Amino acid sequence: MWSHKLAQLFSEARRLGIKAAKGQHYGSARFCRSTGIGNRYLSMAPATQECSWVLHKDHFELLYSGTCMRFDYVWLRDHCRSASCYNPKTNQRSLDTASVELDIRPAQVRVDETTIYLTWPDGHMTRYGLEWLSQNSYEGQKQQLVQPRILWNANTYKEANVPSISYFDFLETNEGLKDFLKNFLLYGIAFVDDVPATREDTERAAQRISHIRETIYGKMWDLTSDFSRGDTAYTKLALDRHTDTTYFQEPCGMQLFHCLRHEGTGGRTLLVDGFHAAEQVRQHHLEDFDLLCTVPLKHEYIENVGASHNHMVGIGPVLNVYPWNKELYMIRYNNYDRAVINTVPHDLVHHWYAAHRILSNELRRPENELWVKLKPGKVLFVDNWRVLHGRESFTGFRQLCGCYLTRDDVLNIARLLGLKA
Ligand SMILES: C[N+](C)(C)CCCC[C@H](N)C(=O)O
Ligand SMILES: O=C(O)CCC(=O)C(=O)O
Ligand SMILES: [Fe+2]
Repeated sequence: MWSHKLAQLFSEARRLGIKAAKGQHYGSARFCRSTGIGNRYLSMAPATQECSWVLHKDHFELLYSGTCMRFDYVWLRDHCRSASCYNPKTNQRSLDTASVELDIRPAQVRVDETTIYLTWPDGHMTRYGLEWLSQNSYEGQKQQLVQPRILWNANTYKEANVPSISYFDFLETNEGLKDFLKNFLLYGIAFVDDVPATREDTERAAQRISHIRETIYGKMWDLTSDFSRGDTAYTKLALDRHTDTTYFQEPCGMQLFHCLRHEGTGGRTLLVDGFHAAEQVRQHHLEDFDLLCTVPLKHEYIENVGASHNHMVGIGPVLNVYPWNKELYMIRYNNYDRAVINTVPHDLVHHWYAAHRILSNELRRPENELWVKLKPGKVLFVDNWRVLHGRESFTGFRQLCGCYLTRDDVLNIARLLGLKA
């Protein structure tokens, strides 16, 4: 579509006898007034690294590296990186955006090989690297993933032979931590081996990543089948696949599981890639996918056991996608903790149940189920925004410990180590 439009503009320009004018000064206002359109390409060379631009009435159009990008004029003023507008020491804006005229337009535009120079009506000059602009344009971002991932089922995960990291490498080397985080970000699960089977060492493993998220379960939690807390997790019953803390406005981003002891049978852990299932729904049932992205749900945790009194409510759809590129970033799926649906009319509710069924069927495909028996020494890290966990019923004494981390804090260290997150 773009190339068609571009071809039209080129031929229109040729007809009007407009010549390539890279680097030439044009008063945009004068240019627009004289033509009455303000819609002329000022450089006509079609080579990809060439850059051409148009001052439209309400936006700036830039063709660079084969991509057509459109920028709002207030945006162009707002993102000025000059010393008076932006503090590079703190990476913070000093410009008062609310003081920018909403109908601002540059008085002058100049482009050289690498940079675009905009002079505003008050004389202030803004320069942008063309690379920076194309990196930060909406059009550029739309084509990019925020976080590249490898979606899996039981076989593809096993075939990938993702290595566990040893406790030593994980604690003592940055490469170890980085490799671990790389796998965690790609697959949504990762393992650390040779961790002493203590609560303290599990805590130390968590803190190697970031600080622990303290919740109603404390910092480190302990799990035995003593029903010390009002939740099915604290029994010997099987737990179907789910994500945790769906009843928080922001569900926890990472969860650690360390099985410190189990003398008995059963109790295997189930892991399912929620995004793999959701992508299947997107591919084959787009309307259902969209419904799961938009219908708001409540999850809740009501507890009155012993000294624990809690009533948590979290609101949000099952599937969460970024609005600009539709990339999935969070699944909230817990049929135990889903609260009364009372904010959705009956006909929509019925559609939602059908969509939920389609997703549940995908999540339940046996080939999507990765079963592992957690052993003392092996700590499992789960991306609770992506991978569902569950467990088989069990007999005997079984003791787990673990904790939650906030997703922001996990991504923070990943970025600091140079990973795309
Ligand atoms: C993990 N830990 C044992 C502390 C809590 C279990 C909470 C279980 C709750 N139904 C949920 O899914 O969030
Ligand atoms: O017992 C288990 O293996 C997991 C229980 C559970 O789902 C949880 O603690 O979040
Ligand atoms: Fe859970």
